[in-house]
Amino acid sequence: MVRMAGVSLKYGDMLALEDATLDIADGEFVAVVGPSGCGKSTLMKLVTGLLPPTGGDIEFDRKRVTGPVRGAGMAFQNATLLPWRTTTDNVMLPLEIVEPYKSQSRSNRKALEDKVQNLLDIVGLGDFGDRLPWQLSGGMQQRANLCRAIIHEPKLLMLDEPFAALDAFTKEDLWQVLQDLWMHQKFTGILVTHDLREAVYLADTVYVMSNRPGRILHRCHIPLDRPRRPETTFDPVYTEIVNDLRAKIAAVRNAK
Ligand SMILES: Nc1ncnc2c1ncn2[C@@H]1O[C@H](COP(=O)(O)OP(=O)(O)OP(=O)(O)O)[C@@H](O)[C@H]1O
Repeated sequence: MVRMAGVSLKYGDMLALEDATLDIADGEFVAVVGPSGCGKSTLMKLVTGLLPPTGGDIEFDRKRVTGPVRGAGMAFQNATLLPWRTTTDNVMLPLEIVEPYKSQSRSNRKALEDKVQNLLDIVGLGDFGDRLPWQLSGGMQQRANLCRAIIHEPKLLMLDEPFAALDAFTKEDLWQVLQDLWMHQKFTGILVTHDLREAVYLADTVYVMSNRPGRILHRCHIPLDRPRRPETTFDPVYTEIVNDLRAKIAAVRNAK
């Protein structure tokens, strides 16, 4: 679904990303971890075509990326829900903009509302569709934000530290929510995170990046069964992988 071959990116004279090569299969969920400023967000912008690479090639869904790609959903640290719209209407937004839903949004509003309600039910917001964002907790806002990012069934979901602002308990609830959504829709996922426990819990594959200029140093397959559950975090395989990644990142941070 995503292929990067020898991709580099310079901001002016500064090399931010160097020779990044990766292959992400359809329906695979990957996490990208690395020290601050190593180019994780830059990598996301390259995959979605928001930035052109300085060198190398990028393909999404077997087509060369030459500009902003269609078919990608995005979620960031701040939920950025529109404050004047209810939960249902916030989640509905992409359906009013993206085809083929856009043309149905007037004539077949009821079917689209049912689609939104179905997703809200999955994330536990079934009874909160008529609330405004300020009436929701931070965790509930991020649930709605995830629904909005995937309601139009994008092939690719890009997540840039979506849970970084949440407390530890809420965050782990949201891991579950995200996994449920992924198992329901089977989109390809790319998650940028600083949280190694989160990366190992959610991903099929974790990529470790170097200090700037960012290079991909390690590719780590996560052999834990799905669905993963809170007790997975006590599985010795899980803790061993988290500790191994922690050691790798420490080595990267100490390297010149
Ligand atoms: N538009 C830009 N112009 C110039 N330099 C930039 C720009 N965007 C990012 N950079 C620099 O490129 C490097 C990589 O930035 P990027 O945001 O991709 O890193 P990151 O790994 O996502 O960082 P963090 O983990 O702190 O969020 C950083 O040194 C950053 O300062």
